[in-house]
Amino acid sequence: MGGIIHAYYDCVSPYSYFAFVHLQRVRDKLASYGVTVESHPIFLGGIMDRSGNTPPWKVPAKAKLGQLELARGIKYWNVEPFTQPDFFPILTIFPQRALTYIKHTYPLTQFEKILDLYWQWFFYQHLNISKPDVLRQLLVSPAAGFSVEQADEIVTAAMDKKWKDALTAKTQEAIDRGAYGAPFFWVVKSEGGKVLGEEPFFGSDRFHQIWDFLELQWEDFKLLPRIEAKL
Ligand SMILES: N[C@@H](CCC(=O)N[C@@H](CS)C(=O)NCC(=O)O)C(=O)O
Repeated sequence: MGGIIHAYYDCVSPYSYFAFVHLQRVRDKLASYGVTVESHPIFLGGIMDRSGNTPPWKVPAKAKLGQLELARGIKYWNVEPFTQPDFFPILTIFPQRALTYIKHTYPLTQFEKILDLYWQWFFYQHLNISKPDVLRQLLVSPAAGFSVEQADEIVTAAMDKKWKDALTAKTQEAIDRGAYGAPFFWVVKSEGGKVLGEEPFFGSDRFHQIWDFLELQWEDFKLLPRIEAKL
């Protein structure tokens, strides 16, 4: 049994980061089962609009419980000191278009490094990567490793209709597959190159169900034996 996990992410989404981190951590294990992971940049604002959903931070009850769930998520995924900046949320259409261009132009490892850096800059350093000058700084930072010329080319491409349309098409693909938020996954189960089934999943809290669907052995948490009181 094998398969592919298509992971749809937007850098404004903390839960997308949790999912990304987890899939990076278990990637080798997944590969040993013949399961690969492909990340796709999408525009969450477009998903919200076109699926008829409302951003959770605009629904008072979701915004309230959301703060608690976010804090729990940060602890559970062990990603401290991840925090939401005061200027959250940002309009991510520009960085997500740039990412779309990077994915199609540079090696996938470079694309994933930049995706990770988006979250590092936004949620750890509280830098507004929706601003082209900040994005340019990110691209030429030593961790990203692009030259000034490459950063210019990426920022120019992010304003180009071709990459705008490519991001729109990828966002629409996610909607057509059932997305109403992020992270969203389209999981394909296969054996010997034959597709046995495909299903959508929503959220960084659905991995146990993805593993079940892929018929993988999983161990998410263990209930430990009761600690007897020492007399
Ligand atoms: N329970 C999910 C929540 C994910 C979530 O709230 N995602 C936000 C974006 S960061 C979203 O798209 N929400 C849409 C919705 O909840 O309807 C998880 O743990 O990952």
